[in-house]
Amino acid sequence: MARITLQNLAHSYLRHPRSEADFALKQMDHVWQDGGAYALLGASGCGKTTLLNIISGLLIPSQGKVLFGDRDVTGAPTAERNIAQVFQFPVVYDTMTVRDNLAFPLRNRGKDASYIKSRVEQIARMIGMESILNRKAQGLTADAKQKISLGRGMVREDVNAILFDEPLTVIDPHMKWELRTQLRQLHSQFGHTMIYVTHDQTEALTFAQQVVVMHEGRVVQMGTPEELFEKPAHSFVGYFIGSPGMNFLDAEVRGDRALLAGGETVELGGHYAPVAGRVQIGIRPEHATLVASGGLPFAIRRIEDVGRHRLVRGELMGRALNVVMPEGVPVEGLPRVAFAPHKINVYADDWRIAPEQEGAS
Ligand SMILES: Nc1ncnc2c1ncn2[C@@H]1O[C@H](COP(=O)(O)OP(=O)(O)OP(=O)(O)O)[C@@H](O)[C@H]1O
Repeated sequence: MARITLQNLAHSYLRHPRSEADFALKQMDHVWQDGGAYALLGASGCGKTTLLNIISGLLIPSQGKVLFGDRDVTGAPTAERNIAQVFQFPVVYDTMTVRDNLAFPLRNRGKDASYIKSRVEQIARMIGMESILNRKAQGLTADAKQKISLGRGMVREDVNAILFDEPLTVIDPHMKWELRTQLRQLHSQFGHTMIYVTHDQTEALTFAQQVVVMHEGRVVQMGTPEELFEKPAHSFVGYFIGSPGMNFLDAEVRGDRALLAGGETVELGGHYAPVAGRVQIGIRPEHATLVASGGLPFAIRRIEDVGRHRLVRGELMGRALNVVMPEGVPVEGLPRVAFAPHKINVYADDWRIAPEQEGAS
């Protein structure tokens, strides 16, 4: 296993890129710690697969280095990198049995028969296939075949990393949860470095210890699910994580107050140095509440019942704002909205600004 370092990395699919816009991956430095379980999350086209292919060696970056531990592997072919990969669609040998498919990577590396037998049986148990080990893969459902691909990706214990590229796309929805849980178990049992690419926030947040969020070819934040929720480093993280995402309001920040465009004042949880650029405050719908008095004027437009809470969509001085209210609390007729000051984040040109005393205890 190895720490994976991306040094001064950038990639353009064009031979002669002219501007930053020509780069699918903008210049970045990033470290994937040995044994970490990471999700690489972002919207379609943000560069996730490009980044994964650079790590696996399917693609040579146009700039920068890839290090496995201290070894520079930037130009090394995939076969030399000692990694396992699981793709979006199953890659199985139809004419082989499930057992032989799972054993393939181990036989290739000359492992002995008794080790192969016990390891294959262990993996088969984890993916729920021990009863069909001797069946040919041909004729199995896409779902079952993808489970074989997952199993084969995890069968080797000596890999530097396991890379998953949207591995659960073809899996039945109710199986997804189970397989993700099994992947997590495998991670805690064997400690492999795992990088799991997805555009689905639920998948990312339930799989990973650290979620790496990409936007337009950049890593905009790496953090725990809680950090992404509480302190999104970029407005994209605010929008993308959460359902619905964060509310943003244009503001002018003065010390521990934000002045909204309509002239209303919002109390902030910290004191801010003068902030330049396009300044906004970001408030999660979960950190806003409807009240009878105080706060700011709010007009309810629609109330949606979403299980354990209600989502109230409305307007604050002409701007759309979403509020999450607990089940059982009457909201109809509440004319104002209040925000929890310590939960408000401040952004300048989309990047989060920390209050002066943040981190000081
Ligand atoms: N082989 C290629 N040649 C030229 N451009 C490419 C190639 N592969 C990807 N791109 C472009 O690079 C950018 C990043 O694509 P990439 O596939 O890495 O994104 P992604 O986040 O994995 O998206 P998706 O989830 O849709 O697979 C996109 O603008 C895409 O059009």
